[in-house]
Amino acid sequence: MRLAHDVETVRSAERALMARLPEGALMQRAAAGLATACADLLGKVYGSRVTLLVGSGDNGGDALYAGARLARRGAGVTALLLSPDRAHAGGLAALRAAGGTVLDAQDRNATERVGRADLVVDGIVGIGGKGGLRPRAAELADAARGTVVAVDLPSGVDADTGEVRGAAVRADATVTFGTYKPGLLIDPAREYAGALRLVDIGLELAPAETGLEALQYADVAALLPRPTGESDKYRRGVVGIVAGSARYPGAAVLAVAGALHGGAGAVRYVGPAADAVLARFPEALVSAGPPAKAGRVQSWVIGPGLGDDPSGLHDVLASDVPVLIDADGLRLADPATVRDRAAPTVLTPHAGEAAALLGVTREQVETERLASVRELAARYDATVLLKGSTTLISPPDETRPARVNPTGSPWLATAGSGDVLSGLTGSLLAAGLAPLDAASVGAHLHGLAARHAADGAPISAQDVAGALRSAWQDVTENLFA
Ligand SMILES: NC(=O)C1=CN([C@@H]2O[C@H](COP(=O)(O)OP(=O)(O)OC[C@H]3O[C@@H](n4cnc5c(N)ncnc54)[C@H](OP(=O)(O)O)[C@@H]3O)[C@@H](O)[C@H]2O)[C@@H](O)CC1
Ligand SMILES: Nc1ncnc2c1ncn2[C@@H]1O[C@H](COP(=O)(O)OP(=O)(O)O)[C@@H](O)[C@H]1O
Ligand SMILES: [K+]
Repeated sequence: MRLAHDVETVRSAERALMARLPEGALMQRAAAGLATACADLLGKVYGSRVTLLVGSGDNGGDALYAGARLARRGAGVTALLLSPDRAHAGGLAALRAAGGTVLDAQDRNATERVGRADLVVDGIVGIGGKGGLRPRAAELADAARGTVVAVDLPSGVDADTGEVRGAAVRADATVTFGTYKPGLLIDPAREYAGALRLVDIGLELAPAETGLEALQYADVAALLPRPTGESDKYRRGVVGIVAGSARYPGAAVLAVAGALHGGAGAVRYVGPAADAVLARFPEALVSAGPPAKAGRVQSWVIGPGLGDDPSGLHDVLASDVPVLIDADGLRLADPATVRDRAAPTVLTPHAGEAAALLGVTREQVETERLASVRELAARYDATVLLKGSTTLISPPDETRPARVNPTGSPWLATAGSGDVLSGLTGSLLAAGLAPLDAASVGAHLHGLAARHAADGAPISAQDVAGALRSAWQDVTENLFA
């Protein structure tokens, strides 16, 4: 599991560790890891040009000490000080002793030093940052033409939420210390961070304290349902799909396609698109409805392509099995009825749907993704999966960590791919996964399937469904990687 911790937790772990170590030891560990990453990015250190953007805090200190290490290996290093009176004194002395140059960031040569650097190191602010970059820092960051490496975080992004409220550094890579910060994994900040590298500086952080987690291959592989000798199709779980309409029969087909690859033993389709579903998937069990008469299921998925027909919703929400609500179902479902359910509910809105449910604008959801998913989970007392470039999943209990899915691909932004995800996740629920696990495993496989299918070229939602098998194989094959 990849863990991200919020700033308060990082600060207290830092205090505990610092109390046991000689002064400055932690910063030396950070700077050593940073210098190694910079050297890897440069390829050849000797003769390279490195410019450090140095703010007033310890983030600038890390940059200065790393700069000193690179200067000792033959790089030409210039530090540009944004707050010359408050720059880290020990770091400055080390850089000067190693032969580096120090300039005031207001110096008329400063912009040019950034522009011709092979590597620009962003040590403007780290976890002590508030709001966007100030004007001079923003100007200098904009002038970078070489590789940009951010120290701990791209300066200007919010470490805890991933919000970007003003100008921020756009990094090719971020070298972060001790643990990931939530903002490195959540959009929009995630887009600013580039490739991530974690440097172990010895911080001790318990998983329970975490604010955010991301499943990795081994976690997903361990959660995937696996049939045994005792399995039969009913024991593996039956997922019921209430989707599609005369106008949108395709949504039903795509949701069933996803469900057939999620590990349930059978897929029951209820609704007006039975002919279309059977034509494509003769293995589906179909009925015209209502859901209560369709036979026993272990989970329901309701919503894709439903249009304005709320008729199935009552039966589904009254059932005692997990229910996943997507698309039109989100608009039609009454929040109080969802909250009062005894069995778990999973909601899977995209940003526009989440905005409508919260009564805010789509832009607000997109800027405050973590707060939005948390708020919806609390309002509906449900597990909520907020779709987007990085999908977020919040359990109903806000004291438990949220999850983020890193496997997505922009090729997934294609009509109907969300229907595949709801069928898939519903199937994982029927197979017995807990709601948070079903949603995060579903998002992981779905994103991976898109990557397998796309391979650099456009894909359709059917292609995503078709690649779910290879995504599943990929995850299980990598179990011991
Ligand atoms: N935690 C750990 O274990 C370790 C942490 N380490 C490192 O320390 C870093 C944290 O250092 P830190 O606490 O000194 O804060 P930091 O981020 O440098 O900012 C400081 C000052 O910046 C200013 N400022 C604020 N916003 C701003 C803005 N938008 N634009 C411009 N300036 C802005 C503000 O001062 P102001 O100018 O407002 O008075 C604030 O006081 C951490 O990220 C990591 O790199 C490692 O060395 C070792 C282990
Ligand atoms: N830029 C992006 N990068 C990665 N994944 C994306 C991006 N945009 C959308 N997605 C994913 O594509 C899917 C689209 O679902 P949705 O919006 O419900 O579409 P539809 O309703 O047409 O099926 C979701 O899984 C979402 O997370
Ligand atoms: K930084």
